[in-house]
Amino acid sequence: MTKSGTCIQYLLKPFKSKKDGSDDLEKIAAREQKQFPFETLVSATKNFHPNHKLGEGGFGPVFKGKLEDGREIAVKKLSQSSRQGKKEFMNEAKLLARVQHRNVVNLLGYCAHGVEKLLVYEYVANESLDKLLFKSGRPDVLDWKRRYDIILGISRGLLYLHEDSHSVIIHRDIKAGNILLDDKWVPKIADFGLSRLFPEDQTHVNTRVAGTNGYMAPEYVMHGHLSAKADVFSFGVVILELISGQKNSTFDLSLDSQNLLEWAYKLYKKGKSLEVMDPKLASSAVPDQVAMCLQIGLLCTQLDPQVRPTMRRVVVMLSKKPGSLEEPTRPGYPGARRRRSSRPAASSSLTGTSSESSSQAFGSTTNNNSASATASTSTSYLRSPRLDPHGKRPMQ
Ligand SMILES: Nc1ncnc2c1ncn2[C@@H]1O[C@H](COP(=O)(O)OP(=O)(O)OP(=O)(O)O)[C@@H](O)[C@H]1O
Repeated sequence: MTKSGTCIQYLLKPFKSKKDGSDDLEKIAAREQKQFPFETLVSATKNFHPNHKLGEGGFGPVFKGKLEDGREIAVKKLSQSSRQGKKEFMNEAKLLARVQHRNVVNLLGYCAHGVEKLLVYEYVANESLDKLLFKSGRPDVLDWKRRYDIILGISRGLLYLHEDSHSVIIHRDIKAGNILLDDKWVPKIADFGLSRLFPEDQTHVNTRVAGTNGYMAPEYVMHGHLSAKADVFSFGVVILELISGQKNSTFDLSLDSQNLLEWAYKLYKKGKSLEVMDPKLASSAVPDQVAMCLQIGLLCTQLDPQVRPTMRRVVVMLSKKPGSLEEPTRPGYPGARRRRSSRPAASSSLTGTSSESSSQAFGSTTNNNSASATASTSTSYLRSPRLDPHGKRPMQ
């Protein structure tokens, strides 16, 4: 229903059903504030019945539900390890519920009931991108046009989070698993802002940071330096995964490179960009577009955050016809070394990295040594101030 339609219904409804209208006015106020009564969610999910469980992520189980008005919802029951108070939770959730974009999973509302804290999202019908790309028995579903539209959609959603919503929102966990696809294959970014709901829960945050191996920007892994450019890096990894059909964290080492980024960069430098392409795309690919997206993916995953494009620039690059783009410098990956000549002077003040420390610290986060990755990431994450390029308070 349109916003104006909803408003008219709100205005008319109290006078229809109640003598003094007080009950309905309370309900209206609650809906405006996006608070859901617990009983509504109990009945929508048939008392959180196991048959309604969609899955369980790092923040708790997710249930499918149906509201009385017919809307399908996904209810995330937040893990009770969060020690955030009820009032803070409500304030944060209220802010997050104002984030509305076609390419972001809409948070319809929230509910705090005793120790339970729940988030109510729009239900997104198709699977998450990682299931379709890496696990599905339906490989043909994602032809090139769909993959290109997914890249474009995610870039618009991220631009909105970074620049156009009411606060700067750094997602911090962009990965194929956090991209949901609706019934028309429109991509929607899930799980934005969740770490704000777990501010004191250090163990939980650490687990999640370690869990996103393969997508994290090197300056974030090593020093906890979080900026919008860390999201740009993760987005670049998703682009390369969409083009190649390969998952960065389980990269096929027989390809003579230690990860997807290095492999793609090497082929790009040899002028063989199209060899990166997923063979399943052979019949649907538009070669110039594939090459352009590969170059954008490499620009986004550059080691130096300063030279990575902003999401605004990415959206502009993607919306243009394939043409000349900047030359990407080396990507940031375990063991990557920055050449002094390719590094603008300003970058060192932002990241504080040197090529040696980069190589060492990031190298410890490969899959076979995730324990040390957890330790180094978690302490730096907790220590580091989170800077905001726009002077607004970042939401993660
Ligand atoms: N709005 C939604 N609509 C439909 N399905 C959803 C929605 N939100 C989550 N899901 C599904 O619920 C399951 C759990 O999701 P959740 O985001 O909590 O964890 P995850 O993505 O599996 O893991 P992680 O917490 O590490 O990101 C996933 O299968 C996801 O696809």
